[in-house]
Amino acid sequence: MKSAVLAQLEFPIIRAHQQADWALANETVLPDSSLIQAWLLDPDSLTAKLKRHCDSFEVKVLGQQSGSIRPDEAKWLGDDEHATIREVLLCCDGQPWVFARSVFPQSALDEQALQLGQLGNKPLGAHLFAQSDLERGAIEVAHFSPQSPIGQLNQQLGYPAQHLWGRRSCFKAAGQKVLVAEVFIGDSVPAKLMQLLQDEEA
Ligand SMILES: C=C(O[C@@H]1C=C(C(=O)O)C=C[C@H]1O)C(=O)O
Repeated sequence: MKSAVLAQLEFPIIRAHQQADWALANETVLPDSSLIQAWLLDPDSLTAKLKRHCDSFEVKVLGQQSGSIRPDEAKWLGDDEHATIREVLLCCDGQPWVFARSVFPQSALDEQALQLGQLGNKPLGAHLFAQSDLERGAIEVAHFSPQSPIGQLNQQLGYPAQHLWGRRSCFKAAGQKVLVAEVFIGDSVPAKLMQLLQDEEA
């Protein structure tokens, strides 16, 4: 991905006033594609899966700073209007595959066991899944149109306009909460997911 494209992206991609239709996976209509359903509901680390799939895995940090979060995010974190917002692109062999937005309160940022202030371009998942007391909460899913901020990001990255699906869950570890949302992006999401599946089965 060209650095000029990255420089044009405005952090945060998701603004506090922009709603998304997050709903618990077991209480809403899921996409027809069994491939997309499988990744949406997979409780394992997405970083670990992507790392197995490609020769070079990279986290491109779009930004990590304190800011206002959305009410539907605050409800997971104890209604703290302000939190740290981290938005990244997960890239496989130079191509962005996932847009991720994580939000966590000051107490999580201060928690020494999690080292969230020292993440830099190291994957958040590596820190979370290393916690022996890690719990992953119920998975929510949401649908993003080509006109949505994430749909527009997908096109800014040079991919065609398409509808995208994302998942979100609240991780608990070291007595703290981290809400992580991930959206698969790219030219053809099902094709990418099929590649991941075939690599996993290889
Ligand atoms: C939670 C995970 O961490 C991944 C890495 C992220 C980051 O570095 O900001 C964000 C979301 C995840 O895709 C995971 O690997 O499952």
